[in-house]
Amino acid sequence: MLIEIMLVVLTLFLLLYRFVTKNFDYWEKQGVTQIKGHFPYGSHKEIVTQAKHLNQLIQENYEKFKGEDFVGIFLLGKPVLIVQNIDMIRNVMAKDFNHFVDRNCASIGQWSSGGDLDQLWAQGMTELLGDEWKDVRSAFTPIFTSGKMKGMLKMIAEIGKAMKKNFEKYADSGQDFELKEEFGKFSLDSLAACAFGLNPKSYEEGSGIFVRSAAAVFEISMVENLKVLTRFIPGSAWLQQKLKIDVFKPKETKFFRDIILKTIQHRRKTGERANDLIDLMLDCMKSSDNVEVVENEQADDSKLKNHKRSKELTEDIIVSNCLVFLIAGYDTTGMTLGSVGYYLSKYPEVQAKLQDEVDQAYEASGGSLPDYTVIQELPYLEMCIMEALRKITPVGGIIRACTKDYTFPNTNITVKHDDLVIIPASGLHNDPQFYPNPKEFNPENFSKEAKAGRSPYAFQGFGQGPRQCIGMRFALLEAKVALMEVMNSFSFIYSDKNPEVLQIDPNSQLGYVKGGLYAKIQRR
Ligand code: HEM
Repeated sequence: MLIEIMLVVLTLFLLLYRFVTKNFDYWEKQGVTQIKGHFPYGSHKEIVTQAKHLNQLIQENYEKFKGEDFVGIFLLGKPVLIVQNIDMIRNVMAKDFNHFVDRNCASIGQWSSGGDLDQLWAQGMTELLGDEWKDVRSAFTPIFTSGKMKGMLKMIAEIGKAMKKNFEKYADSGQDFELKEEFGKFSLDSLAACAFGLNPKSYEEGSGIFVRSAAAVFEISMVENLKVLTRFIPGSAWLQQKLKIDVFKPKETKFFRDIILKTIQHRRKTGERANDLIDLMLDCMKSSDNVEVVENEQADDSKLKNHKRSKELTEDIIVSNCLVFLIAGYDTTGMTLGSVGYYLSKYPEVQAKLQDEVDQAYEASGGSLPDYTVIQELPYLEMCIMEALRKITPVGGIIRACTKDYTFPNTNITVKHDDLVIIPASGLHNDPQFYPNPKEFNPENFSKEAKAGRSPYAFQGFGQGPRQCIGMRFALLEAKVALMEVMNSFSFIYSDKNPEVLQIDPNSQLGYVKGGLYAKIQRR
């Protein structure tokens, strides 16, 4: 019996070995420089062991292979092409978007392969594939137009007041504080207010389970990382679906799902409206209109053209997307505000220039927070946010899955249906060809002239093309309100608690700085 068991184990091992290693010459065969794959982790053991963050690896590869248009790697056994040439990046993200519609490959790695809770994530916009994604994206895009954002400004401004009070406490005590932690409270409360009419009151002492659950989603242990990565092993996704195994944060997912469902049911029963994202999504669900051309005020490349909705939206889709908005928007915005705070404390001349712009806007509106249009027209404010996103980029590698075989123009390089492509955001953001002196924090990198002088694809803070961040306008509005409120009353002071050299924390999902970023604050 023992021999039979050993034989089965050996056969399974050999099969796994074959599955993982069979493509290890995939890129070489096409004449692409590749980073050698090793069983079982592929090209980068560090991703599996969490010794290095993906953002850092992508930047290191970009610098090491500068001048190469493409670099091939393997994630476990999966061939992944890093596209470094800026024109080819535009092809993938916009021009030939129809070949790269998805962010996940259909055969493996999908959340939908787990239990019911994983399947909720599968219906979120970040994970959806093909026409299903187009249906949901086109239905929900109108939620983020300026008209709707104007309506949300009031809710965000309310949370801004609580944030200011909290900073007064730090101004009185002169204590250092961790910037992302404090701004994360603002980000979470504004999202919770705008998404489902709740106020988790993160600024109050001993804040509750809502705040803890949101934070827990971003604390990924090595075991959890491995569980997610197993989806890249052929056959594993199928097995997890059969056994209904939820691998991604089941406890927290259930917590948020129940809140959203309760809110939907309450709104339906009472007819109450908060004009938050839940209401706007429920409106979209009722509307049977097909969306022909999606209203989108961003660049032409980002438009999802001529898509007709093929399927009705279900309650599950609303729950999934509320969940996704909360998770996609919480840490990203908190982290970005934290980075801006850090750099303002480090570069007092930039802070003084920003304060001048903000002061003038407050003065013109009689001392109170200016209205939506004025906020949107403050150039230096947006330049500071974009530069902070360039320096500390939450999503350092933007992923696309090939949905239709594609040969890059004027090359013999073909990516096949289901191959993955990475756009090296963290590499592009540190390339002196696009950003002179990239190590410096210099908001002038985002002046009108500087932007006009380089390809828009050199900035990937929110991604690009029809699949770029749908919440960008909302995130920018939140960040602008928070910074205006702080800059109008306080100045950030550099804290000695900051590390001398910033390093990406490999355990942080979004590549935040190891040890955190600190500042003190003083009244002006
Ligand atoms: C500073 C804050 C934020 C940053 C840096 C950020 C960044 C990104 C990036 C890089 C992507 C991938 C884009 C691509 O693949 O081309 C993305 C996608 C997405 N983001 Fe954001 N994001 C932020 C805030 C938000 C907010 C506030 C929301 C929701 C209210 C949101 C919702 C989403 C969704 C749903 C997607 C997937 C879009 C799709 O697949 O169609 N994000 N974000």
